[in-house]
Amino acid sequence: MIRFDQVSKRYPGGHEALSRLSFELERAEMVFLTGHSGAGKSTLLKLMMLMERPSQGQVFVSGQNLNRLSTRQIPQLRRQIGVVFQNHQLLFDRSVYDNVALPLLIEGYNPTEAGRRVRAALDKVGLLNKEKQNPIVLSGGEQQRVGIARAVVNKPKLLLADEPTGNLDPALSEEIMSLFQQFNDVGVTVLIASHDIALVRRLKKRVLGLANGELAFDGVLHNAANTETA
Ligand SMILES: Nc1ncnc2c1ncn2[C@@H]1O[C@H](COP(=O)(O)OP(=O)(O)OP(=O)(O)O)[C@@H](O)[C@H]1O
Repeated sequence: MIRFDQVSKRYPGGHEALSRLSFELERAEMVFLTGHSGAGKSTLLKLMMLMERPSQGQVFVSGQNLNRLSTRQIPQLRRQIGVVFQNHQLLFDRSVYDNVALPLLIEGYNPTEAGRRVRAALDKVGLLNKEKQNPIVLSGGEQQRVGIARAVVNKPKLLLADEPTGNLDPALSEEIMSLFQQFNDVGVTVLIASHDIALVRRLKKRVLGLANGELAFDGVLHNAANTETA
């Protein structure tokens, strides 16, 4: 589903954010991306969406070499990818319904089909009864669930999340992770960047650990004394 082949990213100014990074994610895997602040997690996610391009190496998404995609073809790539951010990036002058419908309106869906999909997405995240509300009146956990509904409303094959539980308490973080697990259970490939090592450890999934732009770990974290590589 995803392949990084010797990928390096140097930002203008000379700083190398990623160095010769290679890994593969299988279709329908759920994987965590960890690493210190500045390790390169966001950069890695941005390369998959072509928000940035590699300085060297190749990134493949669904067999497509992203180096071969022109700017004109970027929307077609992004249709396959749902993205969840830490700060939700919700519009606070629109209802919950309108926020979730936004990607479909951009795609040109007719209102009936859009309505059906928006309600299905809100139902999946348990917020069907909040569709008319403004997101500003919702709790942090609910706002994050609106962000997830918006990310999955056009049924992406790949779900990327950048610190999706960064502002949430442990119980809400577990809830959000179990939502990601539900999408993964129906075949969506999920990659989640997270600082929350305790949470990641509990979930016993594959972890890609970045350190200074390099892949320092690829395996399952069990506990501090027993770390098993895949
Ligand atoms: N647009 C940019 N221009 C220049 N340098 C950048 C840019 N974006 C990121 N960097 C640098 O690249 C490195 C990796 O940044 P990145 O945001 O990918 O790390 P991160 O692991 O996501 O960090 P955090 O956990 O703090 O969000 C950092 O040193 C950062 O300062």
